[in-house]
Amino acid sequence: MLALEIKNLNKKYEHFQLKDVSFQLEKGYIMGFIGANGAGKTTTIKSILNLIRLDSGEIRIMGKDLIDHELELKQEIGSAFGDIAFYTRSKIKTLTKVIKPFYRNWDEEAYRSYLKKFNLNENKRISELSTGMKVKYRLALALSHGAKLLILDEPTSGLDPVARDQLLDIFQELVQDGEISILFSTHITSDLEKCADYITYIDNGRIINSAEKEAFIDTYRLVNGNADQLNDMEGKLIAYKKNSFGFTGLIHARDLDPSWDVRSALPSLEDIMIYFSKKESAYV
Ligand SMILES: Nc1ncnc2c1ncn2[C@@H]1O[C@H](COP(=O)(O)OP(=O)(O)OP(=O)(O)O)[C@@H](O)[C@H]1O
Repeated sequence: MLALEIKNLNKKYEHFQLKDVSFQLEKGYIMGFIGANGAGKTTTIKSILNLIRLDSGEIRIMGKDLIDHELELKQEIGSAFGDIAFYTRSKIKTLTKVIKPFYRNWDEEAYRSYLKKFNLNENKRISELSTGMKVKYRLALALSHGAKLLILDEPTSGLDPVARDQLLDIFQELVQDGEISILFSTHITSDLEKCADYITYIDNGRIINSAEKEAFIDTYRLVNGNADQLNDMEGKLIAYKKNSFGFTGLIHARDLDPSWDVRSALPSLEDIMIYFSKKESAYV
């Protein structure tokens, strides 16, 4: 079953456009949503949460149309935006009291157990929480109202490596029984290496690739060659950097011609992001 299905989203701002954004997330898996600053990740995530009006497109969550079943689906979605300001002077317990009546499936017992699991003290004020604790508090809220799809905008940004690792472990634990699915945006490719099952890559409002992680990486090759070889293959490279030996570049695996006789290897996710950020718009 699909937890999330996004079809042909279009949204035009004055200087930016989401163009036919489509991808899908299978239930019980983690998808990393990556792209450079300003690529359209937050705009896509806001669309999934129905926080912005789309020009066109369709969003289905757990098989149901978001617009037709908005109230019902809001119970099933847990979200966390990196920088939404909470009522920072309130204590956790005060804020929870305000939030929980909005959710008919609120499970107090689950909430207590998540507070304990995440080491959150209810008497702490929001302003006293570290960035990682704030993310955990949002997760505790989402999980306590039975959210099955977690949509998280840069949940690991601002966390130190230990806190980040801990959060990624929590993500993996949450999807283990196949009921919960997670879509999270990030700039940090090591997050993806550690815990994403699928990767969706957005560039300038368009989805470049959305696939299972290994298949995603296998779409590309990192190649090294000399100046003559660069002449032969330049038109096919997504982007390249010149160096004292010749060049290193990124190419679609399907475009790699054996007669070029260049050295090639699987790229890292970081290589893929770096070369795409260098590419000319003509060839993707
Ligand atoms: N309400 C708005 N009105 C006009 N333009 C907007 C609006 N919201 C976002 N944009 C523009 O849309 C583009 C995409 O922004 P978005 O926040 O989706 O990118 P992002 O991939 O999340 O970037 P980042 O990694 O920096 O958070 C940006 O150029 C931004 O300026």
